[in-house]
Amino acid sequence: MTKRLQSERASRRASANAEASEQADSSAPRSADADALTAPTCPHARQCGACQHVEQPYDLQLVHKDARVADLFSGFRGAEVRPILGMEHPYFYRNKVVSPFAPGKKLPPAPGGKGAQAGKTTRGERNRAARDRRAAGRPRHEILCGMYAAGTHRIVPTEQCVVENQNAKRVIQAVRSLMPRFGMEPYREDAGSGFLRHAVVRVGHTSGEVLVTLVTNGREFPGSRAFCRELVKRCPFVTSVVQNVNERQTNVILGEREQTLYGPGFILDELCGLSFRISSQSFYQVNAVQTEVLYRTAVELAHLTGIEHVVDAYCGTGTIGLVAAKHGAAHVTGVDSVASAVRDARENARHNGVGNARFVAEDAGDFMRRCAAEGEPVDVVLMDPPRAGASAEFLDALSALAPARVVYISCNPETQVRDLARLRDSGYAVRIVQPVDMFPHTDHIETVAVLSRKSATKTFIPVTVSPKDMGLDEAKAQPTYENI
Ligand SMILES: C[S@@+](CC[C@H](N)C(=O)[O-])C[C@H]1O[C@@H](n2cnc3c(N)ncnc32)[C@H](O)[C@@H]1O
Repeated sequence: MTKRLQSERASRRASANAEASEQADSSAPRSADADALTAPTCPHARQCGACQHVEQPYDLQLVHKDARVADLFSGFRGAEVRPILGMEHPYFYRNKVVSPFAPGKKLPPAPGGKGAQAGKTTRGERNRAARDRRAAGRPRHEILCGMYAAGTHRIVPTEQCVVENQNAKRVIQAVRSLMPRFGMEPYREDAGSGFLRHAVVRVGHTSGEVLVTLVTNGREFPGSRAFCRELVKRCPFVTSVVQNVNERQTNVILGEREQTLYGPGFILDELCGLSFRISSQSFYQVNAVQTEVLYRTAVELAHLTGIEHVVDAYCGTGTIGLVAAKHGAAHVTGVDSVASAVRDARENARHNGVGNARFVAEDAGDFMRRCAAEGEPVDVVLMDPPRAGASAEFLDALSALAPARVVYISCNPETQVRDLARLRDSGYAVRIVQPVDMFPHTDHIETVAVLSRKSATKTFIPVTVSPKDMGLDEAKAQPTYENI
């Protein structure tokens, strides 16, 4: 991109961002985190692999993201690639914090176990004594938590982080400091031994509710109640604790079995004037401020007029679809393959009083194929697939369904460009690309692309042509096809 183009885009971005943050800010009270007006510096920038550009001024990060998007989408002739919508305060925005636990340096052995001493009669005392016995004589290690160094599974203990929600960070530190007292060994990845693998903390941006998911290597969790009590004492903002059991030797963080240890097992949060229920397994965007910008942009670009049947494909907990159902869709059908996310989506529709949305638990490709086979009329498809993008089956069924507009939201523009090319080959044109900065300081870019059918937008430009222009000065002469 030339310098002139860069500065032109920067000034367009500034006015678009001011408009977007005005809209986002008016609906959500600003948290203390967001009020950190000065740019904090990250003490772990060189070791931690999470934020590749944290040492670069934020404005410059946006210029680079603009250039990358312009380059990636340059193959779609006629598409309007808009400047990225950035954040006003791009710090402490991550409302989901995940930390692994692992043993660090060896420590001197603990004092000998006291055993089940006479007089220990309450359940709590017996549990404590059992924990002491388990810990006695075992080599002790420092417990590490934090982020992985780039491209490795080596933990960088990140005591401070400039992108993570600070309450979530406090929870991670509190869990670590409670572990020895409750005999909870950190997980050893190489041996598949130890107990606590990860803690996943989710914070409701507007509600402030906090869900802590403890991922354990095994179901037995003696003293779990006392652990929760102690955790809540240290972090009173924690509203729910869930134990997730994952005994497989895998990089996948969550296992399938779960039990709620404290509170309702989910949190509520508000987005675009709707309230959403978030459980440990359901997908929920990590940057709530920018999620509002993203959803508003997607729904605006869908141009809903009150008569459209909208499909929200890869709907998660139904967030985008429910915003569309509230803002102009006649009816919304959401589809996601994760049954618990669909349960949450139905519950979200119910408690928000949205009656014009239904949700289906099914593979999105299968669902689209079925709709195409049954001749279901669909006017607009909103789609937000995972990083890998959509399957060829999904895209082909989408083309067969032939909605007038497709709004494709993606957290991986590379796979999005691949999928858009397939849709272009089957009769769609990319009209607008709007990037949104959901992940400041990192390489990641979120993009919303709007497509419509090529044939649907044949435009007729009125042109006045006089006989003189056609070289037919003699008005009497009848123009022939050749003349014209
Ligand atoms: C990027 S998330 C989007 C969720 C939602 N639109 C949101 O903004 O919260 C992708 C979603 O795709 C779902 N998913 C992944 N593969 C799928 C498939 N083959 N069929 C249907 N849903 C799928 C995941 O469960 C996840 O909820």
